[in-house]
Amino acid sequence: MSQLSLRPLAGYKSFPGPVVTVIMDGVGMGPKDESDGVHMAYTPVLDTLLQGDLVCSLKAHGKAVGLPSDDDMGNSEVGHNALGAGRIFAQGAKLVNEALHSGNLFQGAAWKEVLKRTENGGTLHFIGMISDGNVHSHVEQLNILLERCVNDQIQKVRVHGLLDGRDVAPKSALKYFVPLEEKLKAMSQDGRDYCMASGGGRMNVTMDRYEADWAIVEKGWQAHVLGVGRGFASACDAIQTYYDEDPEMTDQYMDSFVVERNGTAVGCIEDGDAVILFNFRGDRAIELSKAFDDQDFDGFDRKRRPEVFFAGIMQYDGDAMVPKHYLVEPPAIDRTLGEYLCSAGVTSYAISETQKFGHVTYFWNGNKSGYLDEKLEKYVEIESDRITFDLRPWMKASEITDRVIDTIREGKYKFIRLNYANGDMVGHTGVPASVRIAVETVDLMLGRVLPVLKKAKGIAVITADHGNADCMWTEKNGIKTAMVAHTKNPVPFIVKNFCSVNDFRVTNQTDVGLANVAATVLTLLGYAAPEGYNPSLLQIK
Ligand SMILES: O=C(O)[C@H](O)COP(=O)(O)O
Ligand SMILES: [Mn+2]
Ligand SMILES: [Mn+2]
Repeated sequence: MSQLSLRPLAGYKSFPGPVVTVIMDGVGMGPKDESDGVHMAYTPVLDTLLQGDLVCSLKAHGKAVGLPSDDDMGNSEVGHNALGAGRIFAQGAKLVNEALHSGNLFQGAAWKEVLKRTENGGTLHFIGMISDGNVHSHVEQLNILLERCVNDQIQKVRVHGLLDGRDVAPKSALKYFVPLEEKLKAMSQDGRDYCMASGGGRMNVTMDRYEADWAIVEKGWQAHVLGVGRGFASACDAIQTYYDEDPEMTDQYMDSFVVERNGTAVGCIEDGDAVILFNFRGDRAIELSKAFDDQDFDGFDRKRRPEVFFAGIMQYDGDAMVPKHYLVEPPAIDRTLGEYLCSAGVTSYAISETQKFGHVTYFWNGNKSGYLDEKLEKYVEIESDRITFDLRPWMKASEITDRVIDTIREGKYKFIRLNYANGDMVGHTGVPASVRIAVETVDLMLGRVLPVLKKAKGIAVITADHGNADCMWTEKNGIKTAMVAHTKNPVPFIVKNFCSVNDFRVTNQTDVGLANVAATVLTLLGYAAPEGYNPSLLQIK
């Protein structure tokens, strides 16, 4: 780590308690109607906090968090990156677009190795999510890659496609899979053989994160690599059959499938092949990358590990070098808040449950795993339930709160950050009764943390990384459709100062977003914003 230094803030006086930053994942500021799960929930604590004087709203989507356009909703990766880095970095979605459109992606060593493999008779496999959600992937990027395969005369291509239904409408898979299968068919001429090979719903197949449940990746490995899973004539046939068999089935939870011809899987991954994982976001791409890359591996029994050239469209973890090969340089997120605090000797404590643990550590620290300075930091993960969270909307919020309360009382850590997953994880299920309980749970938790923080004479910072619970459904012609994705709504930003030694006021800037939070935390801790950081939202009166 480079030596960074922070400049003390003039007129600031030290105070006894910690600064506690609470990220209410997926709790945005919605339209305040019946579709708004945050509005519909009973939230006396939050309501009172919002009446305070150190309150504003923050942009948490689009360009304010480094996404290509303001049509892009926010997400946890870009949200926590912005919170932890204090600046806006061009993110994966944008970087991959640029590399594809400029053609730079095809000039690098990884694409050249792909060409070498395919010239020697290997098949090129694409694995990734087929939607335009633009959170983990974008189908348009796959289309450009496929067109290049035709131009580069690659003979055999297989696509292993994961259904989304979480960043897009719950049952929208055919909207993406039908044209994709048609495209692959149209490309299959002049000796080319391109088709779908396997797939499944992202929450059941392949896209686990933070090692919450390796069995999900194992299911994907079986379908994509080994060709093991229920067989169908095409991906669309599989999807339609699963819909017909269970009208309640939504895309994200669909079982795996394998495309077969004459009873044989069309796209097992074999020695000599090349594999590109075209999801650009890291959290749900790391486990599959390790399954391909790692010699020593204990996630599950791979049965067979083919000798392939495996590349991510990006590198998902620069420090751990996962994966070893990649097509686009990830955003170079440097000089994060965590690094500055460590250089200044400030102690930090980060906690969440498994589903969001990497958000407050890996994403927060600019997509770096592990401690920045083990002597000054403590990271705590509470194991998440393995269940769809509409069935247990309180999740592990109480357990997180218990630990935070103990930590505040212990007085060892000056900066505490935590993420309550409820608003987001339950928001993604689209079950209104559960979403309300999720938001009410978060409110109850705030009601437990704040009195303890008051006694410790600390300061609370309460915000969110993007919206989700603030829109539970959309309505068209009187028909309601569950809205399971994130929203583009702003998020609340609240500072509750329980210690009177410093008096702060809101700076009243326009156009503020998540990237202004890091400098604000530094103000509360008594430091000026480092060069290039988006300005603090507060100043000392
Ligand atoms: O990965 C997911 O669960 C969704 O695509 C996005 O949710 P997150 O950005 O809140 O993690
Ligand atoms: Mn989130
Ligand atoms: Mn989410």
